[in-house]
Amino acid sequence: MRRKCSVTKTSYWVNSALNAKRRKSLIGLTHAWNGLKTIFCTERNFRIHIMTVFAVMAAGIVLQLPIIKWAIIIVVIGLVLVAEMLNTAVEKMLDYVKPTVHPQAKVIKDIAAGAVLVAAVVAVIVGLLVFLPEFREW
Ligand SMILES: Nc1ncnc2c1ncn2[C@@H]1O[C@H](COP(=O)(O)OP(=O)(O)OP(=O)(O)O)[C@@H](O)[C@H]1O
Repeated sequence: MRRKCSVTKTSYWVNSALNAKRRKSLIGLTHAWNGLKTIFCTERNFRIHIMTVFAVMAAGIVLQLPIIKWAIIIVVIGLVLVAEMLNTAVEKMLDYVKPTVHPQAKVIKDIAAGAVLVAAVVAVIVGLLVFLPEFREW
């Protein structure tokens, strides 16, 4: 039986390619969401970061931060969360490829942990610069 089709062959292929792309990006989003759930459920440090994010957001709402300060705070929060996620990914990868103790594994893990420390120190400094003047005016 011949299907009645109003679209031309070209637009059919264009549409199916677009649908495949959409499906792929949706699946990619599912993987990313699974990654977020995994790190939240398994990494205590990440949960502490998330709790800190809520505390900072609450303070920002109470102090009615101006939009520019919100933008700065959001960028810094993103920096810390991304650093923590990459550090965890490095740790998990090393535990997978090199489960035994190795000096090079130590160096790699220590550097990744150092990246989180740098991001956290930057976040604290920026937090102080953003919030201290607000507290004084409060
Ligand atoms: N395979 C290894 N070989 C040598 N040293 C290691 C190895 N695995 C971990 N270490 C050392 O132990 C430290 C902690 O590593 P671990 O994988 O336990 O991370 P963690 O306790 O989850 O740390 P974080 O608080 O950064 O998430 C590393 O920074 C490193 O100094």
